Amino acid sequence: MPSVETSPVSVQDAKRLFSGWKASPAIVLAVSGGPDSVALMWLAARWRKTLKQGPRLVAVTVDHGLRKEAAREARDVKHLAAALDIEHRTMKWRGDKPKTGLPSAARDARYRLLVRAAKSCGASHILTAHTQDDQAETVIMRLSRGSGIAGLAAMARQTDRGDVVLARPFLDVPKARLVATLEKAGIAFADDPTNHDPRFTRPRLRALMPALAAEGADARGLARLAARLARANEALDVMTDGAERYLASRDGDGPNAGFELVAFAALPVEIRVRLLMRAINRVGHEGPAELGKVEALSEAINRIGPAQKSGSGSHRLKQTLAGAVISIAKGRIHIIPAPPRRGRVAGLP
Ligand SMILES: Nc1ncnc2c1ncn2[C@@H]1O[C@H](COP(=O)(O)OP(=O)(O)OP(=O)(O)O)[C@@H](O)[C@H]1O
Repeated sequence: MPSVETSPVSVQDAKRLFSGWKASPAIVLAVSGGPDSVALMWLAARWRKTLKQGPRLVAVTVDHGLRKEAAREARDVKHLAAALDIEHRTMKWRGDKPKTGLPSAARDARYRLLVRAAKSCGASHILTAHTQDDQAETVIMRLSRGSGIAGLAAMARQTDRGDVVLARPFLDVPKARLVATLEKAGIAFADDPTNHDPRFTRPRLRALMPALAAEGADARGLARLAARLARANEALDVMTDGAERYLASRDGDGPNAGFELVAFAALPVEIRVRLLMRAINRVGHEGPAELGKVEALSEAINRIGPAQKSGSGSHRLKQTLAGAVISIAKGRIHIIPAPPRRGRVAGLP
């Protein structure tokens, strides 16, 4: 039977978790008012007090303007921040809200506002309180969407956001430990009802987690899988860099859109798919290409390869994907920007 660690986070644990930010000028703590991020603020404040010199801590709460309790929750965070002796800012998401895709639009707006707050106070990093449980849910969510290795690697420990780095120090910490930390300290926290709202995918998948854990697929194991896949993904990316350089060196005359077909076809399938994905995303203007579509394209190219070598069959291929045109001619795969679609030109209906 899997067991979840439930001990509060100790001073020593916190010292280790935050050690990377000792020399930062300032860090932003993203605090929604829920248990995980209130624990982040409390633990960071306690850690900061143990240092003679250390970063300025600025807690930031984003009010998405979607729930009437949000303003009060932001005020509660402000009061707690004041009691802990750290600065606090509330950032509001203004303007029209979309009817569909609201969670992802709210997330985009939240990160935009957090980055703005970080820049305005000279912070090098934004810390969020994503936990091991969040990481496990992300793995299951990506699995259900048919993601590849990069997607199943789930959330990165650090992500560059322009001049600011988004960091997730609690990815190995079970949520139960953060809740235990607050209970021990006697700190109150908010419960966001959208976290349990079955209209959204994440809460529906969250409800499945106890059953998966009972079968042995607990948060710890799923988060470990994500870490292993992140490692594999990093290695594959480095190999793709090498393959890109190798193909460019065969072209000789500097950067060239596309690849020599025979050299490309000799590479492992995973690397071919990644090369195509990169090239399409570089020139395409319709957002990142879908993995399944790039895999299908890779297979179509693969079928043409042997036909071209033997001189038999038709080796014509021309298709548009994510705003890029991919074609094969004279032994090369060409990948160029697609002309704008009719009706999508700026100013046209
Ligand atoms: N409104 C917000 N303002 C500031 N930071 C936020 C906000 N919402 C989320 N975050 C940050 O992103 C992390 C993950 O967000 P998510 O929505 O998964 O968490 P949550 O349900 O709000 O959990 P909690 O508040 O307990 O951390 C939070 O831990 C927090 O660091």
